[in-house]
Amino acid sequence: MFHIKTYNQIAEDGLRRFKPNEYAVNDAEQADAWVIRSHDVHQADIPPYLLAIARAGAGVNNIPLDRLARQGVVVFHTPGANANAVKELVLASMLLSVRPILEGANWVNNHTFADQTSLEEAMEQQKRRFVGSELRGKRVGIVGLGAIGASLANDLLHLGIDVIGYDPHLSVDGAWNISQQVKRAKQLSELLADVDILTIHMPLTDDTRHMIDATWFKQMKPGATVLNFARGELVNDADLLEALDDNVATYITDFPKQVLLGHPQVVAFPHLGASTHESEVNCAIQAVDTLKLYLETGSIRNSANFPNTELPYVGKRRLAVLHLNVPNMVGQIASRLAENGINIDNMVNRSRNDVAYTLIDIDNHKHETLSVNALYDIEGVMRVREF
Ligand SMILES: NC(=O)c1ccc[n+]([C@@H]2O[C@H](COP(=O)([O-])OP(=O)(O)OC[C@H]3O[C@@H](n4cnc5c(N)ncnc54)[C@H](O)[C@@H]3O)[C@@H](O)[C@H]2O)c1
Ligand SMILES: O=C(O)CC[C@@H](O)C(=O)O
Repeated sequence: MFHIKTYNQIAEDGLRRFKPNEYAVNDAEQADAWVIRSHDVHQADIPPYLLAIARAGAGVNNIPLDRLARQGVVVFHTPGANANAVKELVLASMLLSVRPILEGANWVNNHTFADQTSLEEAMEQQKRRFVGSELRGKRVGIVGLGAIGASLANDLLHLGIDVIGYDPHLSVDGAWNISQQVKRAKQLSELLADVDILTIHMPLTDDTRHMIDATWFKQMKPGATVLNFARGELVNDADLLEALDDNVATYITDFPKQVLLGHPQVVAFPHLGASTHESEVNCAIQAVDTLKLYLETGSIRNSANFPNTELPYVGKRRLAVLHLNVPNMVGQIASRLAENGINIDNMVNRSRNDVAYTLIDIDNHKHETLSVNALYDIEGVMRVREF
């Protein structure tokens, strides 16, 4: 029986995949794994028995990935599972940025009219205040062409928008997902100077924190709009406030900040990007499925801090070793097993930055000689699990 603890609202369609005879959800203090959304793990105590954390979402800046890796805690996330929801809210926000739709709706809803005739007369008289422009023909710059950025880029083309993208870390697989009509900026400056709307879709890391600052804003066109549905901490707020007094007309964000609230040129949503029924279900299902795969078979899929490592589970006795990425680890593990009379049937080893993972299937008939302690004696082994 595995014990699971959840933080934040996790969709039931996902949690239902934990079979009650195999998993107990939120019923014990000592959980083997957590399923979370935006819960801040940086401040949390990590108990030694915690095996994994599954983040039902894309961004993992709320989780200390490296520290957990060195403690042998595997972190999973759900790449792409909420991309469509975010893209649709970004599209809606782009429309809001060019047409004063909300202002018009507020005006008509917040007035009282004597009768239908006076309502219609007032409308005809006032509607000129709410004339906007069209997205078609505008130029949009997208920084970060991953799951959200790529899908957005392709859809914007269909709306007749000129799209230019910047992503210095774009993978080959990622590039295949993007229409050739999307122009590629080799330097950020090529994009900033030219766009009517800039939209940000890169992760928050130590390298990108506060990256969007005066050096960016100063290069932008007068009247430009900036959309941030990625993370609030990507932006230098003081520089943004100055830019809003200068050339940036509007800032639309999913990450409200106290210093920006109420600013007439700022529209803030309460982190609603992934808040659609479909996206919440997709994320919960993907998070639960990858967590179950790991807990039940040791295979790692969609991890944010360990290498993805899969070995089909054929029911043989299996060892899973989480260890540091240092020379001769596989050699030492193999020797210890041989010393204990254990024959390796199948094995896979993958590394990622400072850590590595070795999955070993062993011959069933030798399993009684297995001693996990023999592997824990190897320096650099963080955790050993047996299946
Ligand atoms: N508002 C929300 O509810 C919501 C929902 C999902 C994701 N997000 C945020 O959006 C981010 C992107 O999500 P995604 O699903 O597209 O992730 P993704 O990992 O698929 O894409 C991120 C892209 O950013 C690129 N990138 C990294 N550093 C960059 C840099 N310095 N400059 C330009 N590009 C860079 C990467 O190469 C990658 O292609 C997430 O990290 C998360 O913070 C927000
Ligand atoms: O869980 C959410 O509502 C938001 C998730 C989102 O920020 C993400 O990075 O995937």
